[in-house]
Amino acid sequence: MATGQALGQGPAVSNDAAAALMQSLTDLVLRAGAAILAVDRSAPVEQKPDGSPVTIADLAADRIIAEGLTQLALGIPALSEERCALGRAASGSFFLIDPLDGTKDYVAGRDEFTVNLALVTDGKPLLGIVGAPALGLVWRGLVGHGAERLTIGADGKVATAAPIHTRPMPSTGDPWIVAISRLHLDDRTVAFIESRPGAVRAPMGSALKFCRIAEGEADIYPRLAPTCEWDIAAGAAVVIAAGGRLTDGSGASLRFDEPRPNFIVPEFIAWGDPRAAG
Ligand SMILES: Nc1ncnc2c1ncn2[C@@H]1O[C@H](COP(=O)(O)O)[C@@H](OP(=O)(O)O)[C@H]1O
Ligand SMILES: [Mg+2]
Repeated sequence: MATGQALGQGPAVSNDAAAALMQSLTDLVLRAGAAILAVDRSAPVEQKPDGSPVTIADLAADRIIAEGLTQLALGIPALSEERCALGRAASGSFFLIDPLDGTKDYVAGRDEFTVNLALVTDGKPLLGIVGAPALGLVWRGLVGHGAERLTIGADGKVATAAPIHTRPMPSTGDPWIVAISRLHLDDRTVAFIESRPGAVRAPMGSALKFCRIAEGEADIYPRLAPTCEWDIAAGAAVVIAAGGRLTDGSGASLRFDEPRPNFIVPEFIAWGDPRAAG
């Protein structure tokens, strides 16, 4: 079966029901992150059919989240990068998971990799959790309820939690901080950046780019090149919950219920200040 298919219907999870799930889902992201850190990074790297790398850390994190969701017995379908042949729900709610985003950065020995867990309801990101285990940080948000940044202690538990918000777009002439991919920067995105006078590039791996926007450390993350839905849904939810927006290249809100071959999103822009998106 081709991937990218919509299968069945998930229950529509409400905002309040999602809020009640936040801590259990955060615990899963923390456990998946701990499993990634426990793996020997020098273990062999396999290539998937699309040429992207997969390691035993990706698979260990994926298993923890899959088993954890099964134990929570929520009856909500889940689509993960590592099990994407299963398709996603056509309507209602579903989880969208990247157990290890930034695998190439991880393999290269950098700390800029994340565990991404999103809950999408009726095509819109509702809840997102992005864990950066090597940095000891988690960002999480629930649209309509706000977003926060957690620090994780040496015991693996949440040490501090602070609310976060995107920042207003820079005044004319002031620099824009532009989050960009460290390893996948493309010509169209470069042209977009260069069309904005005063743009300062901030390269980083994985969904961290969304998190820096959500906490007001960056202004925009343009990606006019393909990524997959699981790379962006959790980060998008955090950005939107923190006051920002996620659009396609023409300014329309990006949805997660459109038929997309192999779940590929051709382009998107994450904006800290929705007024900047026009
Ligand atoms: N041509 C392409 N098509 C689909 N996804 C792509 C892609 N090039 C890069 N990606 C995605 O971009 C992610 C890395 O983004 P970044 O460079 O910003 O860290 C990868 O996530 P994984 O590491 O989970 O495979 C991969 O899924
Ligand atoms: Mg990814």
